[in-house]
Amino acid sequence: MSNILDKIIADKRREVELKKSIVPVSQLENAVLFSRTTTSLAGKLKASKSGIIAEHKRRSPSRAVINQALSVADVAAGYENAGVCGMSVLTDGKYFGGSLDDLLQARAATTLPLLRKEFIMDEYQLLEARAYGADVILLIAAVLTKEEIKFLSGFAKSLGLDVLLEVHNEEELRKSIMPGIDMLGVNNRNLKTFEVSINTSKQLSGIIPDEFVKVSESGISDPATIKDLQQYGYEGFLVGENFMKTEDPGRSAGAFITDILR
Ligand SMILES: O=P(O)(O)OC[C@@H](O)[C@@H](O)c1c[nH]c2ccccc12
Repeated sequence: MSNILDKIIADKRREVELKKSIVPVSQLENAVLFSRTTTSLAGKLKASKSGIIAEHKRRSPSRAVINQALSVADVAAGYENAGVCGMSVLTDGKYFGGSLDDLLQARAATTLPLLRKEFIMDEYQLLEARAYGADVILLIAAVLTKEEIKFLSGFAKSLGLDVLLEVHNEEELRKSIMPGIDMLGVNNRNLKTFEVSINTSKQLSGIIPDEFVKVSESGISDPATIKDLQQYGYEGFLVGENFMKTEDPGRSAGAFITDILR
């Protein structure tokens, strides 16, 4: 067990098994939100000139306190007001201080497409995502086999969910190129070392086929970086800490977007 990602995944497997024994699939499928009409984040990104996906994140393994003071509902309303394309909600509790209840509260406060930001390895988590109001799910190539990516993305599509597949190197990218993936996210933060480099997005951009919406994730704190990455074909930008570390994330996102569009 050498790195944080391995640790998170090991914990997550136990967590999912426990939840399966407590909340049956039928209960998820009967949730009011389970059959709501979802909104495509990929579609929103393609139609936008700024492409911001703004994240709700209280803390992370690389930063013990980002923001513990705000209500998810207020953050969601603020992001919507700012003109972002979608919102990402961390639902992992142990490492990020999030929950499925956060997703539910965000759902109640906004019509934005919502990304369930989670370490997904089991179809049960996709049913949860649907039941708690998500429109999009994240799959992390570093922790999944090609077969798992194929199965989980297919299952997500059958539920009407968009799929954002996250990679951070060429090997992960090559194994992840398949139909059923809507967006390819390049994580600038190496989840094993926490090092951030925008160059990761630039380097991988050339080998992402055109049919996927390109998303750059993590470590983005300057509107100039967005304009730079747009030259490399990126249409989506996942921004967390830069907004969440401020008192009013919605206002920060609004000013950021105004700057991009200037
Ligand atoms: O706060 P940042 O550096 O703007 O990053 C946001 C987002 O990209 C990051 O939280 C993230 C990207 N991929 C993940 C996978 C799991 C948990 C978190 C993440």
